[in-house]
Amino acid sequence: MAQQIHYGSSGVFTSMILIINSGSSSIKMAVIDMPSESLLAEGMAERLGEPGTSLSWHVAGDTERLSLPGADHHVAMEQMLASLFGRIDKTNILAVGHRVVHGAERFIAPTPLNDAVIAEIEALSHLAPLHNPANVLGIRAAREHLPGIAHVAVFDTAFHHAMPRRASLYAVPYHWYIEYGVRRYGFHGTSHHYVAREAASLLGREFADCRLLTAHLGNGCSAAAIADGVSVDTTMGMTPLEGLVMGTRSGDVDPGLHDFIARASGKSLAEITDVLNRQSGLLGLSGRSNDMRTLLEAAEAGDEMAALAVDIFCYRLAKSLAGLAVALGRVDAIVFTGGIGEHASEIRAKTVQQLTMFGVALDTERNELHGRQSNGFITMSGATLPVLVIATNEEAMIARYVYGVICPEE
Ligand SMILES: Nc1ncnc2c1ncn2[C@@H]1O[C@H](COP(=O)(O)OP(=O)(O)O)[C@@H](O)[C@H]1O
Ligand SMILES: CC(=O)OP(=O)(O)O
Ligand SMILES: [Mg+2]
Repeated sequence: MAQQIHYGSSGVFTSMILIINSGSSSIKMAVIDMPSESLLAEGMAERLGEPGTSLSWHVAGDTERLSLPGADHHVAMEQMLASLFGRIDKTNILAVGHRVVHGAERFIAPTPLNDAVIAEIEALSHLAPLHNPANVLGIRAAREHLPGIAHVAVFDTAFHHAMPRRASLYAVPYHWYIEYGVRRYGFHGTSHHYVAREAASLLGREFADCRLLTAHLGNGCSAAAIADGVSVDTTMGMTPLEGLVMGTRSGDVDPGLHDFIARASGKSLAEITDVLNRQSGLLGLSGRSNDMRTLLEAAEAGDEMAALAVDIFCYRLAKSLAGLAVALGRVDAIVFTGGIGEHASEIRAKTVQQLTMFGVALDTERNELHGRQSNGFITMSGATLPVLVIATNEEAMIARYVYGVICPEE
Protein backbone atom coordinates (compact mmCIF):
# COMPACT_ATOMS: atom_id res chain seq x y z
CA MET A 1 0.00 0.00 0.00
CA ALA A 2 1.37 3.39 -0.99
CA GLN A 3 1.89 6.09 1.59
CA GLN A 4 -1.01 8.41 2.17
CA ILE A 5 -0.66 11.76 0.46
CA HIS A 6 -1.08 14.85 2.64
CA TYR A 7 -0.53 17.61 0.17
CA GLY A 8 -2.66 20.17 1.96
CA SER A 9 -0.32 20.50 4.93
CA SER A 10 2.78 20.74 2.72
CA GLY A 11 1.15 23.62 0.87
CA VAL A 12 1.99 22.04 -2.50
CA PHE A 13 -1.48 20.97 -3.56
CA THR A 14 -4.19 23.08 -2.07
CA SER A 15 -7.20 22.64 -4.32
CA MET A 16 -7.81 18.97 -4.97
CA ILE A 17 -10.93 18.33 -6.97
CA LEU A 18 -12.34 14.81 -7.28
CA ILE A 19 -14.00 14.14 -10.63
CA ILE A 20 -16.50 11.30 -10.96
CA ASN A 21 -17.70 10.02 -14.31
CA SER A 22 -20.12 7.26 -13.43
CA GLY A 23 -21.08 5.73 -16.78
CA SER A 24 -23.25 2.97 -18.13
CA SER A 25 -20.73 0.18 -17.68
CA SER A 26 -17.76 1.91 -16.11
CA ILE A 27 -16.85 4.40 -13.41
CA LYS A 28 -13.93 6.74 -13.99
CA MET A 29 -12.48 8.99 -11.30
CA ALA A 30 -9.67 11.51 -11.20
CA VAL A 31 -8.20 13.76 -8.55
CA ILE A 32 -6.94 16.97 -10.11
CA ASP A 33 -5.12 19.84 -8.45
CA MET A 34 -6.42 23.22 -9.53
CA PRO A 35 -5.55 25.57 -11.04
CA SER A 36 -2.39 23.69 -12.09
CA GLU A 37 -4.51 20.84 -13.54
CA SER A 38 -1.96 18.28 -12.27
CA LEU A 39 -3.42 14.80 -12.27
CA LEU A 40 -2.85 13.35 -8.78
CA ALA A 41 -4.82 10.13 -9.07
CA GLU A 42 -6.76 8.30 -11.73
CA GLY A 43 -9.05 5.32 -11.26
CA MET A 44 -11.41 3.19 -13.25
CA ALA A 45 -13.84 0.32 -12.69
CA GLU A 46 -14.77 -1.50 -15.90
CA ARG A 47 -17.29 -4.07 -17.11
CA LEU A 48 -19.68 -3.42 -14.24
CA GLY A 49 -22.28 -6.13 -13.72
CA GLU A 50 -20.31 -8.58 -15.91
CA PRO A 51 -18.06 -11.45 -14.84
CA GLY A 52 -14.78 -9.64 -15.62
CA THR A 53 -15.30 -6.53 -13.46
CA SER A 54 -11.99 -4.94 -12.52
CA LEU A 55 -10.83 -1.84 -10.73
CA SER A 56 -7.60 0.07 -11.02
CA TRP A 57 -6.08 3.15 -9.38
CA HIS A 58 -2.94 5.05 -10.25
CA VAL A 59 -1.96 7.28 -7.34
CA ALA A 60 1.38 9.06 -7.04
CA GLY A 61 3.21 6.59 -9.29
CA ASP A 62 1.70 3.56 -7.56
CA THR A 63 -0.79 1.24 -9.24
CA GLU A 64 -3.47 -0.90 -7.61
CA ARG A 65 -5.52 -3.48 -9.51
CA LEU A 66 -8.41 -5.44 -8.06
CA SER A 67 -10.73 -7.99 -9.54
CA LEU A 68 -14.35 -7.53 -8.45
CA PRO A 69 -16.29 -10.25 -10.30
CA GLY A 70 -19.90 -9.22 -10.97
CA ALA A 71 -19.67 -6.01 -8.91
CA ASP A 72 -22.45 -3.56 -9.73
CA HIS A 73 -22.19 0.26 -9.71
CA HIS A 74 -22.86 0.48 -6.00
CA VAL A 75 -20.19 -2.05 -4.96
CA ALA A 76 -17.64 -0.64 -7.41
CA MET A 77 -18.27 2.94 -6.29
CA GLU A 78 -17.81 2.07 -2.61
CA GLN A 79 -14.63 0.10 -3.35
CA MET A 80 -13.17 2.85 -5.52
CA LEU A 81 -13.78 5.52 -2.90
CA ALA A 82 -12.38 3.27 -0.15
CA SER A 83 -9.22 2.60 -2.21
CA LEU A 84 -8.80 6.30 -2.98
CA PHE A 85 -9.27 7.42 0.62
CA GLY A 86 -6.69 4.85 1.68
CA ARG A 87 -4.18 6.83 -0.35
CA ILE A 88 -5.38 10.43 -0.37
CA ASP A 89 -6.36 12.34 2.73
CA LYS A 90 -9.97 13.07 1.91
CA THR A 91 -10.05 16.18 4.07
CA ASN A 92 -7.87 17.80 1.38
CA ILE A 93 -10.57 17.40 -1.26
CA LEU A 94 -12.09 20.81 -1.84
CA ALA A 95 -14.93 19.88 -4.17
CA VAL A 96 -16.32 17.08 -6.31
CA GLY A 97 -17.23 17.43 -9.99
CA HIS A 98 -19.76 15.00 -11.39
CA ARG A 99 -20.26 14.33 -15.09
CA VAL A 100 -24.01 14.26 -15.69
CA VAL A 101 -25.12 13.25 -19.15
CA HIS A 102 -28.59 14.79 -19.52
CA GLY A 103 -29.46 18.26 -18.26
CA ALA A 104 -32.19 19.00 -20.83
CA GLU A 105 -32.99 22.73 -21.01
CA ARG A 106 -33.05 22.97 -17.24
CA PHE A 107 -29.28 22.77 -16.69
CA ILE A 108 -27.13 24.69 -19.15
CA ALA A 109 -24.25 25.54 -16.82
CA PRO A 110 -22.28 23.79 -14.06
CA THR A 111 -24.70 23.45 -11.15
CA PRO A 112 -24.03 22.96 -7.43
CA LEU A 113 -25.85 19.84 -6.26
CA ASN A 114 -28.45 19.67 -3.53
CA ASP A 115 -31.36 17.27 -2.94
CA ALA A 116 -33.70 19.19 -5.24
CA VAL A 117 -31.21 19.31 -8.14
CA ILE A 118 -30.48 15.60 -7.72
CA ALA A 119 -34.20 14.83 -7.89
CA GLU A 120 -34.44 16.84 -11.12
CA ILE A 121 -31.48 14.97 -12.65
CA GLU A 122 -33.10 11.68 -11.64
CA ALA A 123 -36.35 12.77 -13.25
CA LEU A 124 -34.50 13.12 -16.58
CA SER A 125 -33.50 9.43 -16.47
CA HIS A 126 -35.99 8.40 -19.16
CA LEU A 127 -34.06 10.65 -21.57
CA ALA A 128 -30.71 8.99 -20.79
CA PRO A 129 -31.53 5.58 -19.32
CA LEU A 130 -27.97 4.23 -19.56
CA HIS A 131 -26.47 7.30 -17.95
CA ASN A 132 -28.47 9.54 -15.60
CA PRO A 133 -29.34 6.74 -13.11
CA ALA A 134 -25.63 5.82 -12.89
CA ASN A 135 -24.70 9.50 -12.55
CA VAL A 136 -27.14 9.90 -9.64
CA LEU A 137 -25.80 6.80 -7.92
CA GLY A 138 -22.30 8.28 -8.07
CA ILE A 139 -23.51 11.62 -6.74
CA ARG A 140 -25.29 10.02 -3.77
CA ALA A 141 -22.32 7.82 -2.82
CA ALA A 142 -19.85 10.70 -3.06
CA ARG A 143 -22.04 13.05 -1.01
CA GLU A 144 -22.27 10.43 1.74
CA HIS A 145 -18.49 10.04 1.87
CA LEU A 146 -17.72 13.72 1.40
CA PRO A 147 -20.44 15.73 3.09
CA GLY A 148 -19.96 19.42 3.74
CA ILE A 149 -18.04 20.22 0.55
CA ALA A 150 -19.32 21.46 -2.80
CA HIS A 151 -20.53 18.84 -5.28
CA VAL A 152 -21.03 20.31 -8.75
CA ALA A 153 -22.72 18.72 -11.77
CA VAL A 154 -21.29 19.37 -15.22
CA PHE A 155 -23.67 18.43 -18.02
CA ASP A 156 -22.86 16.79 -21.38
CA THR A 157 -25.74 18.70 -22.92
CA ALA A 158 -24.62 22.18 -21.79
CA PHE A 159 -22.12 22.90 -24.57
CA HIS A 160 -24.82 22.26 -27.19
CA HIS A 161 -27.54 24.29 -25.55
CA ALA A 162 -27.33 27.23 -27.93
CA MET A 163 -27.58 25.18 -31.15
CA PRO A 164 -29.77 27.06 -33.61
CA ARG A 165 -33.35 25.88 -33.82
CA ARG A 166 -32.85 24.55 -37.37
CA ALA A 167 -30.47 22.02 -35.77
CA SER A 168 -32.22 21.44 -32.46
CA LEU A 169 -35.82 20.93 -33.57
CA TYR A 170 -37.29 17.79 -35.10
CA ALA A 171 -39.90 18.15 -37.85
CA VAL A 172 -42.70 16.94 -35.58
CA PRO A 173 -45.64 18.92 -34.19
CA TYR A 174 -44.11 21.97 -32.55
CA HIS A 175 -46.25 21.58 -29.46
CA TRP A 176 -44.32 18.36 -28.63
CA TYR A 177 -41.36 20.61 -27.98
CA ILE A 178 -43.42 23.02 -25.89
CA GLU A 179 -45.29 20.33 -23.92
CA TYR A 180 -42.74 17.53 -23.64
CA GLY A 181 -39.37 19.10 -24.42
CA VAL A 182 -38.97 17.00 -27.58
CA ARG A 183 -35.86 18.46 -29.24
CA ARG A 184 -32.27 17.58 -29.99
CA TYR A 185 -29.99 18.24 -26.99
CA GLY A 186 -26.64 16.67 -27.97
CA PHE A 187 -24.12 15.01 -25.61
CA HIS A 188 -20.38 14.58 -24.98
CA GLY A 189 -20.31 18.40 -24.90
CA THR A 190 -17.46 18.57 -22.40
CA SER A 191 -15.31 16.42 -24.66
CA HIS A 192 -16.21 18.23 -27.91
CA HIS A 193 -15.50 21.56 -26.20
CA TYR A 194 -12.16 20.39 -24.77
CA VAL A 195 -10.76 18.93 -28.01
CA ALA A 196 -12.02 21.85 -30.09
CA ARG A 197 -10.09 24.30 -27.88
CA GLU A 198 -6.98 22.13 -28.10
CA ALA A 199 -7.38 21.91 -31.89
CA ALA A 200 -7.60 25.71 -32.18
CA SER A 201 -4.37 26.01 -30.25
CA LEU A 202 -2.62 23.43 -32.49
CA LEU A 203 -3.92 25.28 -35.54
CA GLY A 204 -2.48 28.48 -34.08
CA ARG A 205 -5.86 30.21 -34.25
CA GLU A 206 -8.36 31.75 -31.88
CA PHE A 207 -10.95 29.19 -30.76
CA ALA A 208 -13.65 31.80 -31.40
CA ASP A 209 -12.60 32.02 -35.09
CA CYS A 210 -12.45 28.28 -35.83
CA ARG A 211 -14.90 26.05 -37.64
CA LEU A 212 -14.33 22.46 -36.61
CA LEU A 213 -15.81 19.01 -36.97
CA THR A 214 -15.13 16.89 -33.87
CA ALA A 215 -15.71 13.13 -33.66
CA HIS A 216 -15.90 11.68 -30.13
CA LEU A 217 -15.69 7.91 -30.63
CA GLY A 218 -15.85 5.93 -27.39
CA ASN A 219 -18.52 3.49 -26.25
CA GLY A 220 -20.98 6.24 -27.08
CA CYS A 221 -20.11 8.12 -30.27
CA SER A 222 -21.08 11.55 -31.52
CA ALA A 223 -19.80 14.17 -33.93
CA ALA A 224 -20.26 17.90 -33.59
CA ALA A 225 -19.96 21.02 -35.72
CA ILE A 226 -18.36 23.86 -33.79
CA ALA A 227 -18.34 27.40 -35.14
CA ASP A 228 -16.96 30.47 -33.45
CA GLY A 229 -16.64 28.76 -30.06
CA VAL A 230 -20.06 27.13 -29.84
CA SER A 231 -21.69 23.90 -30.95
CA VAL A 232 -23.99 24.54 -33.90
CA ASP A 233 -25.04 20.96 -34.60
CA THR A 234 -24.32 17.44 -33.42
CA THR A 235 -25.33 13.88 -34.24
CA MET A 236 -26.92 12.90 -30.91
CA GLY A 237 -30.44 14.09 -30.30
CA MET A 238 -33.11 14.04 -27.63
CA THR A 239 -31.35 11.01 -26.15
CA PRO A 240 -27.81 9.61 -26.60
CA LEU A 241 -29.29 6.98 -28.96
CA GLU A 242 -29.48 9.14 -32.10
CA GLY A 243 -26.78 9.49 -34.70
CA LEU A 244 -23.66 7.41 -35.24
CA VAL A 245 -23.24 3.65 -34.83
CA MET A 246 -21.95 3.01 -31.28
CA GLY A 247 -20.73 0.09 -29.16
CA THR A 248 -24.17 -1.21 -28.25
CA ARG A 249 -26.40 1.58 -29.58
CA SER A 250 -27.96 1.61 -33.03
CA GLY A 251 -27.74 5.32 -33.75
CA ASP A 252 -30.21 6.48 -36.42
CA VAL A 253 -32.95 4.08 -37.47
CA ASP A 254 -36.20 4.58 -39.33
CA PRO A 255 -38.73 6.14 -36.93
CA GLY A 256 -41.17 3.47 -38.17
CA LEU A 257 -38.98 0.69 -36.79
CA HIS A 258 -40.53 0.53 -33.30
CA ASP A 259 -44.03 -0.02 -34.65
CA PHE A 260 -42.84 -2.53 -37.24
CA ILE A 261 -40.82 -4.66 -34.80
CA ALA A 262 -43.52 -4.43 -32.11
CA ARG A 263 -46.01 -5.96 -34.54
CA ALA A 264 -43.56 -8.46 -36.01
CA SER A 265 -42.07 -9.72 -32.76
CA GLY A 266 -44.62 -8.90 -30.05
CA LYS A 267 -41.99 -6.95 -28.12
CA SER A 268 -43.08 -3.92 -26.12
CA LEU A 269 -41.84 -0.43 -27.02
CA ALA A 270 -39.66 -0.45 -23.89
CA GLU A 271 -38.11 -3.78 -24.88
CA ILE A 272 -37.35 -2.51 -28.37
CA THR A 273 -35.76 0.68 -27.02
CA ASP A 274 -33.67 -1.50 -24.72
CA VAL A 275 -32.44 -3.59 -27.69
CA LEU A 276 -31.54 -0.39 -29.57
CA ASN A 277 -29.59 0.84 -26.52
CA ARG A 278 -27.92 -2.32 -25.32
CA GLN A 279 -27.84 -4.97 -28.04
CA SER A 280 -27.37 -3.03 -31.26
CA GLY A 281 -24.52 -1.02 -32.79
CA LEU A 282 -21.21 -2.83 -33.22
CA LEU A 283 -22.37 -5.60 -30.88
CA GLY A 284 -25.67 -6.21 -32.66
CA LEU A 285 -24.15 -6.20 -36.14
CA SER A 286 -21.13 -8.34 -35.34
CA GLY A 287 -22.84 -10.67 -32.88
CA ARG A 288 -19.46 -10.68 -31.16
CA SER A 289 -18.48 -7.55 -29.25
CA ASN A 290 -19.09 -3.86 -28.65
CA ASP A 291 -15.35 -3.33 -28.30
CA MET A 292 -13.62 -1.92 -31.38
CA ARG A 293 -10.31 -3.60 -30.51
CA THR A 294 -11.94 -7.03 -30.53
CA LEU A 295 -13.72 -6.30 -33.80
CA LEU A 296 -10.62 -5.05 -35.60
CA GLU A 297 -8.76 -8.19 -34.54
CA ALA A 298 -11.66 -10.44 -35.55
CA ALA A 299 -12.01 -8.67 -38.91
CA GLU A 300 -8.28 -9.13 -39.49
CA ALA A 301 -8.70 -12.83 -38.74
CA GLY A 302 -11.44 -13.11 -41.38
CA ASP A 303 -14.68 -12.56 -39.41
CA GLU A 304 -16.95 -11.07 -42.08
CA MET A 305 -19.59 -9.73 -39.70
CA ALA A 306 -16.95 -7.94 -37.64
CA ALA A 307 -15.60 -6.40 -40.86
CA LEU A 308 -19.11 -5.38 -41.90
CA ALA A 309 -19.75 -3.74 -38.51
CA VAL A 310 -16.51 -1.75 -38.86
CA ASP A 311 -17.43 -0.80 -42.42
CA ILE A 312 -20.87 0.48 -41.43
CA PHE A 313 -19.38 2.36 -38.45
CA CYS A 314 -16.93 4.26 -40.69
CA TYR A 315 -19.39 4.90 -43.53
CA ARG A 316 -22.00 6.33 -41.18
CA LEU A 317 -19.36 8.48 -39.47
CA ALA A 318 -18.07 9.87 -42.78
CA LYS A 319 -21.63 10.54 -43.95
CA SER A 320 -22.42 12.41 -40.73
CA LEU A 321 -19.23 14.48 -40.87
CA ALA A 322 -20.06 15.47 -44.45
CA GLY A 323 -23.59 16.40 -43.34
CA LEU A 324 -22.33 18.45 -40.40
CA ALA A 325 -20.06 20.42 -42.75
CA VAL A 326 -23.26 22.09 -43.98
CA ALA A 327 -23.65 23.68 -40.55
CA LEU A 328 -20.17 25.23 -40.84
CA GLY A 329 -19.91 26.39 -44.45
CA ARG A 330 -16.12 26.33 -44.11
CA VAL A 331 -14.28 23.51 -42.32
CA ASP A 332 -10.90 24.39 -40.74
CA ALA A 333 -10.15 20.92 -39.32
CA ILE A 334 -11.56 17.52 -38.43
CA VAL A 335 -10.68 16.18 -34.97
CA PHE A 336 -10.76 12.55 -33.81
CA THR A 337 -11.00 11.73 -30.11
CA GLY A 338 -12.35 9.14 -27.60
CA GLY A 339 -10.96 5.61 -27.18
CA ILE A 340 -11.55 4.70 -30.84
CA GLY A 341 -10.74 8.11 -32.30
CA GLU A 342 -7.46 8.31 -30.37
CA HIS A 343 -6.23 4.76 -30.85
CA ALA A 344 -7.75 3.17 -33.95
CA SER A 345 -5.71 4.49 -36.90
CA GLU A 346 -7.56 2.08 -39.19
CA ILE A 347 -10.93 3.62 -38.31
CA ARG A 348 -9.58 7.13 -38.92
CA ALA A 349 -8.17 6.05 -42.29
CA LYS A 350 -11.34 4.25 -43.38
CA THR A 351 -13.43 7.29 -42.46
CA VAL A 352 -11.24 9.96 -44.02
CA GLN A 353 -10.91 7.93 -47.24
CA GLN A 354 -14.63 8.53 -47.71
CA LEU A 355 -14.29 12.30 -47.40
CA THR A 356 -12.15 12.92 -50.50
CA MET A 357 -14.72 15.42 -51.82
CA PHE A 358 -13.37 17.80 -49.14
CA GLY A 359 -9.86 17.43 -50.53
CA VAL A 360 -8.72 15.64 -47.38
CA ALA A 361 -5.93 13.04 -47.48
CA LEU A 362 -4.16 11.39 -44.55
CA ASP A 363 -0.44 11.13 -44.03
CA THR A 364 -0.24 7.38 -43.38
CA GLU A 365 2.83 7.58 -41.18
CA ARG A 366 1.45 10.34 -39.01
CA ASN A 367 -1.84 8.50 -38.75
CA GLU A 368 -0.05 5.43 -37.37
CA LEU A 369 2.05 7.52 -35.01
CA HIS A 370 -0.55 9.58 -33.18
CA GLY A 371 -2.42 8.23 -30.23
CA ARG A 372 -3.12 9.05 -26.61
CA GLN A 373 0.38 10.31 -25.89
CA SER A 374 0.84 12.42 -28.97
CA ASN A 375 -1.77 14.89 -30.11
CA GLY A 376 -1.21 16.20 -33.57
CA PHE A 377 -1.89 16.40 -37.27
CA ILE A 378 -2.39 13.25 -39.30
CA THR A 379 -2.45 15.11 -42.60
CA MET A 380 0.56 16.54 -44.47
CA SER A 381 1.76 20.03 -43.53
CA GLY A 382 -0.18 22.57 -45.59
CA ALA A 383 -3.12 20.19 -46.24
CA THR A 384 -6.30 21.90 -47.47
CA LEU A 385 -8.26 20.30 -44.65
CA PRO A 386 -6.13 19.32 -41.63
CA VAL A 387 -7.16 16.28 -39.60
CA LEU A 388 -6.02 15.97 -35.98
CA VAL A 389 -5.99 13.37 -33.24
CA ILE A 390 -6.48 14.88 -29.79
CA ALA A 391 -6.79 12.91 -26.55
CA THR A 392 -9.89 14.11 -24.79
CA ASN A 393 -9.75 15.09 -21.14
CA GLU A 394 -13.29 15.42 -19.84
CA GLU A 395 -11.95 15.28 -16.27
CA ALA A 396 -9.69 18.33 -16.69
CA MET A 397 -12.49 20.24 -18.36
CA ILE A 398 -14.91 19.34 -15.54
CA ALA A 399 -12.28 20.39 -12.98
CA ARG A 400 -12.01 23.79 -14.71
CA TYR A 401 -15.76 24.27 -14.51
CA VAL A 402 -15.91 23.21 -10.86
CA TYR A 403 -13.03 25.47 -9.97
CA GLY A 404 -14.84 28.31 -11.73
CA VAL A 405 -17.89 27.67 -9.54
CA ILE A 406 -16.04 27.41 -6.22
CA CYS A 407 -13.41 30.12 -6.90
CA PRO A 408 -15.29 32.48 -9.22
CA GLU A 409 -12.85 35.34 -8.77
CA GLU A 410 -9.90 33.42 -10.33
N1 LIG B 1 -5.97 0.52 -29.48
C1 LIG B 1 -7.26 0.56 -29.78
N2 LIG B 1 -7.68 0.24 -31.00
C2 LIG B 1 -8.99 0.27 -31.32
N3 LIG B 1 -9.96 0.62 -30.46
C3 LIG B 1 -9.59 0.95 -29.23
C4 LIG B 1 -8.23 0.94 -28.80
N4 LIG B 1 -8.20 1.32 -27.49
C5 LIG B 1 -9.48 1.55 -27.11
N5 LIG B 1 -10.31 1.33 -28.15
C6 LIG B 1 -11.78 1.39 -28.18
O1 LIG B 1 -12.29 2.54 -27.53
C7 LIG B 1 -13.62 2.24 -27.08
C8 LIG B 1 -13.80 2.77 -25.65
O2 LIG B 1 -13.57 4.15 -25.68
P1 LIG B 1 -13.60 5.04 -24.36
O3 LIG B 1 -13.49 6.47 -24.82
O4 LIG B 1 -12.60 4.54 -23.40
O5 LIG B 1 -15.05 4.71 -23.86
P2 LIG B 1 -16.03 5.40 -22.85
O6 LIG B 1 -17.14 5.92 -23.74
O7 LIG B 1 -16.45 4.30 -21.94
O8 LIG B 1 -15.29 6.52 -22.15
C9 LIG B 1 -13.79 0.73 -27.17
O9 LIG B 1 -14.54 0.41 -28.34
C10 LIG B 1 -12.36 0.24 -27.36
O10 LIG B 1 -12.29 -0.93 -28.08
C1 LIG C 1 -23.54 10.40 -23.77
C2 LIG C 1 -22.78 9.15 -23.96
O1 LIG C 1 -23.05 8.42 -24.87
O2 LIG C 1 -21.81 8.90 -23.06
P1 LIG C 1 -20.81 7.64 -23.07
O3 LIG C 1 -20.04 7.69 -24.34
O4 LIG C 1 -19.97 7.86 -21.85
O5 LIG C 1 -21.67 6.41 -22.99
MG1 LIG D 1 -16.31 8.47 -22.38
